[in-house]
Amino acid sequence: MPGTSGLVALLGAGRMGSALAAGWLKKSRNQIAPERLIFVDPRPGEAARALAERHGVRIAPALDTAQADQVSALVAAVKPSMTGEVLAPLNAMLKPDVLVVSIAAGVPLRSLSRALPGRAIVRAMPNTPGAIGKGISVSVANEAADTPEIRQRAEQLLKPAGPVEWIEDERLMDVVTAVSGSGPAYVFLFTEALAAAAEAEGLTRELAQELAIRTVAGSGALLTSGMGDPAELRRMVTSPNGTTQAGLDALMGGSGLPGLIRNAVAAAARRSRQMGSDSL
Ligand SMILES: NC(=O)C1=CN([C@@H]2O[C@H](COP(=O)(O)OP(=O)(O)OC[C@H]3O[C@@H](n4cnc5c(N)ncnc54)[C@H](O)[C@@H]3O)[C@@H](O)[C@H]2O)C=CC1
Ligand SMILES: O=C(O)[C@@H]1CCC=N1
Repeated sequence: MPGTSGLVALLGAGRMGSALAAGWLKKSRNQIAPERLIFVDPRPGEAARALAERHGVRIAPALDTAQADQVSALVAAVKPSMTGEVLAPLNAMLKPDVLVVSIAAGVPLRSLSRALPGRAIVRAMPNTPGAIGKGISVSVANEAADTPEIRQRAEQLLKPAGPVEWIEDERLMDVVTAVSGSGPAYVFLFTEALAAAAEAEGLTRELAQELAIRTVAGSGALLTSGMGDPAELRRMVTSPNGTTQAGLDALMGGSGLPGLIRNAVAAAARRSRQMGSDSL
C-alpha cells in the first residue's frame, strides 16, 4: 500500500519527491512509518537528506533485488525525460501487485505502461505546497489501476500533500500541470514583483518583502476560508473610486493580467504536451 505493509520507495528524492515525503513523515498526518520508506536516488537533494536524517529513513543510490522484493508502492519523481528509462529496469524486480505512481510532468500512462507492462500505474500531478499539506493533486489511473482499492492506495500516498482529485480523460493532465503544478511559481513571481514594486516606491527591502509575502499568504488563506469566491473577495477590497480600483485598472490595461495568465497557462500546457510526445 501504503496501508500497513511493504516498503514505499521514493524514486527520485529531489524537490517534489522530498515535498511528498515531508507529508508522509509528518506525525500529525500519521501516514507512513519511516522504516517503511526508502529514498532511492544517487544524488538525493538536501531536503531529502535532512528528512532522512531526522526520521531515520534509509537512502539507496538504486534499488537492489532484495529491497525491490519488499516494495509495495513506488513513487517515481525523477525528471520526465528519464522516467521511462529509470522505471523499465525495475520491471523484472518488482512484485506483480506493486502500485506505481508517477508524478512526472507530461509523461503519459502509455509511456509508463510501456516501461512497466501490465502494472497498476497512477499518473499524478501534485504541487510544492504539498510539502506543508497545502497542495492539491490530480490523478488518472491506467486500466490495471482502475479499481477503488488501488485508487485508495494511491490516495494514501498523495493525500498527506493535500486533496486528491481524479480525472478520467488523461489529456486534461496538461492543463492541470500548467495550472496547479506550475501555478505556485506564478504566485511566487507575482510576490517577487509586488515586493520589487514596493521597494521601488521607497520601502526598505525587508518591509517590502514582508508586506508582499504576508499579503499573498493572507489572501491565499482567505481564499480557502470559505469567506467568498475570488471575485467576491476582490470586490471586498475594492472601494468605489479608491486606490485598489486604480491599481486594478493598471493591471487590466492592454490584455492585462488575465491575458498574461491565459498565455502562461497555454504555454505551460503546450510544453507538457511536448514533453509527452518526446517520451513516446
Ligand atoms: N517541482 C515541482 O513543483 C513539481 C515537479 N513534478 C515532477 O516531479 C519530478 C521531479 O521534479 P523535481 O523534484 O522538481 O526535480 P529534481 O531534479 O529536484 O529531482 C529529481 C531527482 O531525481 C534524481 N535522480 C536522477 N537519476 C535518478 C535515478 N536513476 N534513480 C533515482 N533518482 C534519480 C536526482 O538526483 C534528483 O534528486 C519531475 O518529473 C517533475 O515533472 C511534478 C509536480 C510538481
Ligand atoms: O516545471 C515543471 O516541469 C514541473 C512540473 C510542474 C511543476 N514543475
